[in-house]
Amino acid sequence: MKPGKLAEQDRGEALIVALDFATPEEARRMIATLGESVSFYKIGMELAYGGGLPLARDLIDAGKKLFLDLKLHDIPTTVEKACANVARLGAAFLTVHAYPQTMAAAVRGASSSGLRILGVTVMTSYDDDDLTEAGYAFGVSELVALRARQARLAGVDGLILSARELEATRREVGPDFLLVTPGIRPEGAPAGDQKRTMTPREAIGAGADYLVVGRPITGAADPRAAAEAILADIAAAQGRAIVI
Ligand SMILES: O=C(O)c1cc(=O)[nH]c(=O)n1[C@@H]1O[C@H](COP(=O)(O)O)[C@@H](O)[C@H]1O
Repeated sequence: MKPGKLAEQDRGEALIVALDFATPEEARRMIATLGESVSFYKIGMELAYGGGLPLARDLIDAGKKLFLDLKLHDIPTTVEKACANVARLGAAFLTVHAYPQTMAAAVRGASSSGLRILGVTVMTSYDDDDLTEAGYAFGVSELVALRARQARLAGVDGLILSARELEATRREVGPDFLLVTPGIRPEGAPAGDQKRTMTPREAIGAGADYLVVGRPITGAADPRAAAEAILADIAAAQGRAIVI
């Protein structure tokens, strides 16, 4: 794990906005709408496969932090080399699936760079029944706990998990591991395909370092107001005054 989590983790950056758009043009319009309110963005597979990777460089050059959510999972050599290439882009975070071989290879690929590797534990769209259907012998909480132990052994920097597993996972991984939670839904927001959700306030209260939020912001009638409301909730949960 790379040192210095607390120094890097400027609390104003606890909100990561997911740029889940089909084209870079749509993503750029959203970034312009959100303006100074948002400093950390995620590019996932939809935008990356839609020609959005060059936007990663532009965001970094504009002083924003970038999370590349590519959820890598392949043989170790391929994962290691892919991570080394992503590290050269200057992204802050990269996701890989939290399988032991995959995480260990990603750590090797990102070594001697500032890229932090996050292991994806169990997708937030899954519940226990979905895991049974997929052939797992564990429920969500057991599988997240297993993957958290394996993530520590592999030396990754943090985990993607739902906010519901935060408290148990924090006990397992300690204070310096990055815990990043998607499946965030402000009070009254539709869950959509997310099954393990929590509000921003609850997630920060349960110990999340970062919240990943997409549709509740990008699908809102006023995305900037939606982002600012979530930032205010984060600040309230952290017990500090909001500075936007
Ligand atoms: O790795 C992720 O970011 C991720 C993991 C997970 O378990 N669940 C999950 O929703 N995500 C991502 O987080 C974002 C959530 O978006 P919304 O549901 O629109 O807020 C999407 O970009 C997902 O790809």
